[in-house]
Amino acid sequence: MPNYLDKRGLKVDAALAAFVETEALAGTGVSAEDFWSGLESLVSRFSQRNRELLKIRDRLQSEIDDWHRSHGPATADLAGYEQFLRDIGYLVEEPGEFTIETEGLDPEISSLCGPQLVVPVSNARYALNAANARWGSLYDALYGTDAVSRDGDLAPGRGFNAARGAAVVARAAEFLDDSFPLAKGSHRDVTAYTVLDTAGVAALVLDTTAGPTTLADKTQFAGYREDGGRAGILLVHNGLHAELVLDRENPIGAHHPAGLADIVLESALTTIQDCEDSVAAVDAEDKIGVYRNWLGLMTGSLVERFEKGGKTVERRLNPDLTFTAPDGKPLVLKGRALLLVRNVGHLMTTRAVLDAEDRPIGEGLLDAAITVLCAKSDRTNSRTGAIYVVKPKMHGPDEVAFACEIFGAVEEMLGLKPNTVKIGIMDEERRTSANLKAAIHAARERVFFINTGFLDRTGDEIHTAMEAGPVLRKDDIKSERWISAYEDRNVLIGLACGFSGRAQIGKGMWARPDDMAEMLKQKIGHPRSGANCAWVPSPTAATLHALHYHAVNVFEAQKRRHNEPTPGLETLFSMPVLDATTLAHDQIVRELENNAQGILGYVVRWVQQGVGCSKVPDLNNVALMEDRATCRISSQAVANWLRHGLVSKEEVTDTFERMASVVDQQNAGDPLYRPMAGNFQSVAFQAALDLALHGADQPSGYTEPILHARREKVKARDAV
Ligand SMILES: CC(=O)SCCNC(=O)CCNC(=O)[C@H](O)C(C)(C)COP(=O)(O)OP(=O)(O)OC[C@H]1O[C@@H](n2cnc3c(N)ncnc32)[C@H](O)[C@@H]1OP(=O)(O)O
Ligand SMILES: O=CC(=O)O
Ligand SMILES: [Mg+2]
Repeated sequence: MPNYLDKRGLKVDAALAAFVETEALAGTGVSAEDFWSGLESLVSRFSQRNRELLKIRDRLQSEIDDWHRSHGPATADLAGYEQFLRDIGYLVEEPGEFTIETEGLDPEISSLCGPQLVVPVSNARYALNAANARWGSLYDALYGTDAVSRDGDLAPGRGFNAARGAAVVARAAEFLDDSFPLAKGSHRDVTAYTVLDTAGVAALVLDTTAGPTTLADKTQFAGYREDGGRAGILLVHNGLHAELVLDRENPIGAHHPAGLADIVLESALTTIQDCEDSVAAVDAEDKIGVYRNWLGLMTGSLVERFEKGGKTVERRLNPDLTFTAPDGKPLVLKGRALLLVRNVGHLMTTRAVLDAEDRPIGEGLLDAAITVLCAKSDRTNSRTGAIYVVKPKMHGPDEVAFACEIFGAVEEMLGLKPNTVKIGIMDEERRTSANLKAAIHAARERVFFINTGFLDRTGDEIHTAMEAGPVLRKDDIKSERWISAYEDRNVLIGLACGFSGRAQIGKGMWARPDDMAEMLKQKIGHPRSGANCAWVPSPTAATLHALHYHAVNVFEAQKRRHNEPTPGLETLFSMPVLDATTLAHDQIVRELENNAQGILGYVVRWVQQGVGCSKVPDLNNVALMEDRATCRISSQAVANWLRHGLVSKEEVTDTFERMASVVDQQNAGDPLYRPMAGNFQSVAFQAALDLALHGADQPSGYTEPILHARREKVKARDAV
């Protein structure tokens, strides 16, 4: 039983109260009395409305279910469906022309385009790595992944594979030729990079096997630095920097005619420190862990020590980088990504704080108050004093307006200027994408991004269409018309609301963290579509995805799309339902197995160990990033087939039991893992099965209620 302290009528977990009073409030100028009375007024002012908004979700879903039961899929009567959605208040009046008014945004949001990294903030080692992922070695990213190839002579060997190394250098030279072309010749043939000073102005001269040359565009030379035997040449293209590292002492540099030891790319311009779908935070203890790391990132004091490769590593935030600009003046570049924090949505409550009637308070309210409080101690992040909160899983404009009102109240309670808190709208629920313009309008003074979280959006698509018919297989859903309409609408509506040059239009996650060659092929589609940023799962992926923002000038792409017609609601509502007779029995079995194993592989680590994001191999042994949103898709997909009789309850249970052995084998090397096969009453197995068997009844198909309840059970009695 938690130990609660009375704070202005609220019961606050004692450890949380201590964290707030001794750590988070320190140096902010906000007193403990003001903080707790502020939190108490947030709770009194917003809780009832929060509950009403959730009831509206349920009512709308139940009316949509009824409509499908009598009409079938929306495609059978699109005009009737749309009118019905207007009648029940799912669709609202679209506002007229307007331009967003957000002020005081950092350049990483307004004028620079590049990768957006996401990281579970609960993991300090990863969270620091993600903050430092502003800069990444291109050589390491190419050599350490399948980007150049993993086959034949190029396969990574026990030691250094010289053929693979040469392929990496050649690929990197290709990038340099594309992004920083020479007046004559190729970076492949450079024998010396020299900075020449003429009357106080520095210029870059390159010797090549065909004679001396310069950059075709000399303004791409942005600066230089020297540190012992290591020199750095700074280049810039599309606003992104690249440092050529020259070091003849370095084993790679020693083999290069010009001593080129590496190319360090500006990579993750922004990083989302995630308190939501990639973490498992179910009680005050977990929430404190999340908040403490976020605070440490804001103050710059977060340090993590760990063993790696037989050595103790101490990781902390990187400092800024100082170069000398061509005119001799110092040029300071940020050493860290601009950090954004993702709060939880409006759904869950937390027992970390109880209201006057002993009810757990909205977790979103607590996140808003504490993550913004921590960001008040920002010493390293925003240069404009902005606080960037990403708000997920909002259904429609009223819920966006509600989030904005909460942020306004938090600003007041913490003595921050109005609109200091900027909101990133996750466009990941169907009611938000259908009413996107109105949703943006509701946040027009503080919106800093709209991002297509297509994973949650797919889960919501399936849940909304639960009664419409059986859905396509997971991979087939991705090539349907509704999803391209959704992605296009996000960009085009964002452009129409004046996002270009002001705020980010963002795209979703690359969820195959080890498939970098494929990412290089596919993810260039994001900047080409006019997106300022797109999500990557790791720093290495950020460095490789950065190549795409050199290859594509996003602002030009946005100009090209500006007058494109926006796909209408009829395409957005074209539902991924199938004719069940088109699937063979073995295809159904295979899909069920795949979903079962993904759910089990993710859930078991969540429930047993509190790991909110995992790399889980699928049945083809492709490692997939699994988080709560991907789990929502798999569980909704199974629930939908169960509802429409493609699979029976017995088949689902039997498949989960068989797949438990597969997942046990996959985790055999983990000493903390407790097997599920033969232990089907275990909390983890039951949680996974519940997500499938009771998926249709979960609010909006979310996985949080079941995961939280089961994890709390494990924590309470150390059960498995
Ligand atoms: C739908 C959505 O909401 S998507 C958003 C939520 N998803 C995410 O946030 C994904 C974040 N990514 C991750 O959590 C991880 O990359 C996983 C779970 C997918 C894979 O993790 P692992 O299996 O540990 O990865 P792997 O062994 O390949 O690499 C580990 C190394 O990469 C680093 N790393 C991996 N992912 C990240 C990351 N997102 N940020 C920072 N560093 C990372 C680790 O720090 C570690 O390096 P270190 O030893 O120097 O500390
Ligand atoms: O949050 C991202 C998503 O795809 O869902
Ligand atoms: Mg999401």
